[in-house]
Amino acid sequence: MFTTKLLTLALVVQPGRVLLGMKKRGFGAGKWNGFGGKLQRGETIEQAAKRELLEESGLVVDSMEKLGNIKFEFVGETEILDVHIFRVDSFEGQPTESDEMRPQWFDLDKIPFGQMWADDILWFPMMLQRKKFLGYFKFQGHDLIVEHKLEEVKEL
Ligand SMILES: Nc1nc(NC2CC2)cc(N2CCOCC2)n1
Repeated sequence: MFTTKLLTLALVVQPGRVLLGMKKRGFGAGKWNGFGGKLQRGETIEQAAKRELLEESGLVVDSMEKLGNIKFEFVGETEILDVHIFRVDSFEGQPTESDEMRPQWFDLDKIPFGQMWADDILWFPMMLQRKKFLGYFKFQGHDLIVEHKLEEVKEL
């Protein structure tokens, strides 16, 4: 019996660079990632993605597109993480450190994949090319991918 946890992930992209945050505590602490987290009661996935970006980076979304959905399973655990991935191309504000995240811009040829979740290097290129994608990853612990599927789709 599996349960599913809905999560959001927003990547802020400008020409030649992407904004990542160093996660300071909790799940994924010590890794660079986009900005996101859980839905609150009564929130749509899009509303949650915008709220989490604002809370974690200080940025207000002007335009955002849904590009990906990846389900993550961990060997021996019964909770599936259902992560909805958005690309933000326009925003207001300046990236600001929060309790959760320390934001930093990275040139697209210097993305620190070695300090990110192991799946990122596989789907980031699709996100950067604005391709829509569906994925499934099975992790053993937090570092080893034992199985995965990743496909481009026309519609999410
Ligand atoms: N980039 C990325 N890769 C993930 N891989 C799975 C943990 C193995 C999860 C994740 N997030 C989950 C937590 O909420 C933010 C996004 N974000």
